[in-house]
Amino acid sequence: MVTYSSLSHPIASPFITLRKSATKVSFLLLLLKQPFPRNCKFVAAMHSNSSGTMAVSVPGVSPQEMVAIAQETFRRCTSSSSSGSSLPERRGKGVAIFWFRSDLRILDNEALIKAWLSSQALLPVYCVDPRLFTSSTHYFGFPKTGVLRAQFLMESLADLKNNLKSRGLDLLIKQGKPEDILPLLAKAHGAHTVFAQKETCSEELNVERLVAKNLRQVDQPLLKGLSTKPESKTGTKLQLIWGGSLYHIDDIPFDCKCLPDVYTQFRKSVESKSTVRACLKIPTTLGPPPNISDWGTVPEITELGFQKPKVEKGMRFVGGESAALSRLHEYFWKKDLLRIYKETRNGMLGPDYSTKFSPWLAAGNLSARFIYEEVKRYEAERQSNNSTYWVLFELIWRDYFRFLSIKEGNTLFNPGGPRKVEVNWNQDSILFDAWRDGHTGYPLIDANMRELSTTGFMSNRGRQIVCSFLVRDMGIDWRMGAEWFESCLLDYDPCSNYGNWTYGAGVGNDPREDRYFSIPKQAQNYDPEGEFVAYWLPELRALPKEKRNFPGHLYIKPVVGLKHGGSNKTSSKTRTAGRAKTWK
Ligand SMILES: Cc1cc2nc3c(=O)[nH]c(=O)nc-3n(C[C@H](O)[C@H](O)[C@H](O)COP(=O)(O)OP(=O)(O)OC[C@H]3O[C@@H](n4cnc5c(N)ncnc54)[C@H](O)[C@@H]3O)c2cc1C
Repeated sequence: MVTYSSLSHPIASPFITLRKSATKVSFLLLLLKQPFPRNCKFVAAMHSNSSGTMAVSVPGVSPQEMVAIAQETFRRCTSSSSSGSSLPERRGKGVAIFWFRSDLRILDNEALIKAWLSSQALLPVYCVDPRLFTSSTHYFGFPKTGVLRAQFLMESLADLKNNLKSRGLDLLIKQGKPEDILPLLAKAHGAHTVFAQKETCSEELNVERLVAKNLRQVDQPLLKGLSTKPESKTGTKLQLIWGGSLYHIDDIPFDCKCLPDVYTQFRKSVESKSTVRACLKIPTTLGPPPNISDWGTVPEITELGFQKPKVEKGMRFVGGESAALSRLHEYFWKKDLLRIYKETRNGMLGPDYSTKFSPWLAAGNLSARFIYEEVKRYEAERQSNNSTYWVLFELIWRDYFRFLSIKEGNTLFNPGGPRKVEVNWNQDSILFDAWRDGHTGYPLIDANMRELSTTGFMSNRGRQIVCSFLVRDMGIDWRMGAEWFESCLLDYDPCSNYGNWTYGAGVGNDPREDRYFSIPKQAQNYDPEGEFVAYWLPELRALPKEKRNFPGHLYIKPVVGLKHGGSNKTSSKTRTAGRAKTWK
């Protein structure tokens, strides 16, 4: 039976803090001494399924605990609290609209705070854009948003609505395109400005352009008298504000157009020349809201054209800021896993080998600067080591891809990538389908791909391996892989996804590395006992551990041979980008 190593104790009070030296064993003993809180139920953090494997929820805490953790964090981060730097006084006039995009949180949301400060009444709105849910990916026609990400988003909205309500506001939910909805709302409420977070990739930029254009045409008689500038008497402004990255775009020592092509150069420069800004505090109240008779409800997933999904295996991520803050609390403070992140981060199985922050970061449920502050707090209260630094190192990768998307523009989505490499990519649908469905005959590839379609998540190690296999061993067009990821990933964001894919396919901006991942080597290093593959491919469970990754005729026949280091030496049919060498 495969069990994930650490069980989130369902009856634990969320605020039990481990002492510095506490081990897992003493932690469990500590928990057992706790009286059962009356209102806490046993939570199905781990469910047995018919094949005897375990599914683990992330975070493994109850909804009540999640809310309690979020409320406690909000309390600490409220402007008037003694620990927090306070916000300027609210001196704004009239109504402002806040258009939520991929920043679905209230904590450290700069654009939200600016909208609040600039108004007497704030109208927060989310547009359920049909283009996200009914259209397809650009070239290869996969669903633009897979069901699991759609569900994660709806959960995020429900949580946001609750959190706004607890601060004297609400979230207006409208179905339709932002460029249609926002001007109507601006007109109806006489809003002087629509505030939103700035995005960087072409689809989002296009929506921004349309919104700005349509807002300019709003006839705003209600605005007269609010401003001394004659030009603002008609039309509503769109004000886009940078957010979401660890380092603010104004603080990095480069113009994005001149960003270094090599990550290390970027990282060293920002680390030595830039500082991370402090998180913005939340005001005690965000109200009053404008007069709204119907705030709308979060659509059911079935209303968006999906069937209700069921994650029966692997990790089930819960969308929303409360879940995000609970996961951080769990990973850093309750389970004390930050201490060993660098040693475990290349794992593939279970909830604990890495932070799993990415789905919440992508939806904007979690602020990178808040993670930074929590790392610093952990370093001050517990310990500072390579692991605590390495989480920040990885967040700088995220920043890098975000800034890079400004430099590279649409070349990020072109077959030759930013370097305009000329490759005659293969688009063989039989090979691609075998990869997508997890039927390649290589357990390590198949297990990772099945995890992706079942849960919407795959480890970073897994992503690098399946990317290398698709591109270098199969010779398939990397964009097919990138679009499949775009469809399935809970944490999909265009900058990180296409940045990593172009990088892995050898068409990215950094030409120095040729990233061939040898499957036998990866299996030996990262799944030596075949636990990961046996978890996702139950038919391998009966095999001796050392055979699970190398089952020979006991498993599907490999659909292609490996270019390097495999037992089957047939080379792949097509040329891939760059010279291949075995990597890591
Ligand atoms: C082919 C490919 C596609 C990818 N697509 C995405 C994507 O669409 N969205 C996404 O968020 N990440 C993407 N990644 C990066 C990375 O795999 C995930 O961020 C990571 O696996 C998420 O797990 P975690 O939160 O536990 O990460 P941790 O190891 O705990 O890292 C902490 C955080 O650092 C950031 N991070 C870590 N590695 C990277 C990286 N290589 N690039 C950018 N940010 C990073 C993430 O925000 C992550 O949450 C991709 C990687 C590859 C190789």
